[in-house]
Amino acid sequence: MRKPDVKIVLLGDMNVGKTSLLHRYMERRFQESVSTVGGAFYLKQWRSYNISIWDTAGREQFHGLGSMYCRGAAAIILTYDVNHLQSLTELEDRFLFLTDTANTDCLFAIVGNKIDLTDEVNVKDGAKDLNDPGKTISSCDSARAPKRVCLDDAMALYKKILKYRMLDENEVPAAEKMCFETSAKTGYNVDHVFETLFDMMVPIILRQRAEGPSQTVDITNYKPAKRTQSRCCV
Ligand SMILES: Nc1nc2c(ncn2[C@@H]2O[C@H](COP(=O)(O)OP(=O)(O)OP(=O)(O)O)[C@@H](O)[C@H]2O)c(=O)[nH]1
Ligand SMILES: [Mg+2]
Repeated sequence: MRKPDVKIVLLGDMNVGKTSLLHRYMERRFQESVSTVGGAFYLKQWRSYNISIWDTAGREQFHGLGSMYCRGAAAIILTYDVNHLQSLTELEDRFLFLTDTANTDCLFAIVGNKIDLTDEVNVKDGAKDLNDPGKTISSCDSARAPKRVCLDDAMALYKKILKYRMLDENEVPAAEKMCFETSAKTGYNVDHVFETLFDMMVPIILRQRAEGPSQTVDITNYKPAKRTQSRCCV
């Protein structure tokens, strides 16, 4: 087995659905998951590339491991629950600094999961406000959807990330391309998130291959050298 060409890491608060998203993508199904302990990794063969995808634990007690998992990451998926604004704010407050160990050209995607739980009966984008028929309700400004996190908030976070990482907005993918809403339950948009990132990582992989083998030791092909007889120094 070849070693992974690049690494993607999922970060975010507990219960936002990181494991479920990864499961949906890799296993093509949704199943009840248990809260992750430490972290887990999957290997995805995509075209001729090997991509490792790391699932991390959102629970506070495992927080310290986050920066270790992000080391050398080519892309990070910051995940929140669209029904809990706090899970988006946590990304900035608690998770962003963990990405300091990622590659300098690391790509960032922001994913709002559990979109299937938003109340589409009461609140529909584009519906008319009954109190003011001239006004169109958006799911973000309606008082009837107090918890629904607006995609604009995710895009604002994306811009803060670029500032934090001192990246030029003109040299990285635009916020509109990197902020997604998904449902691990229905599968909505899940493939699109992963495959958009994979596509964007191809130039990184090709550049790395052109630069030659990395300094990382590939233990899958490691054969211990024959031991030479040690001499006593007396
Ligand atoms: N309705 C709905 N439920 C979801 C979705 N994604 C995850 N869940 C549920 O949310 C709960 C938490 O999902 P996990 O995937 O374990 O969350 P996590 O982010 O991996 O949590 P930690 O491992 O603790 O960090 C589980 O009960 C899932 O079944 C979704 O898209 N829609
Ligand atoms: Mg998990």
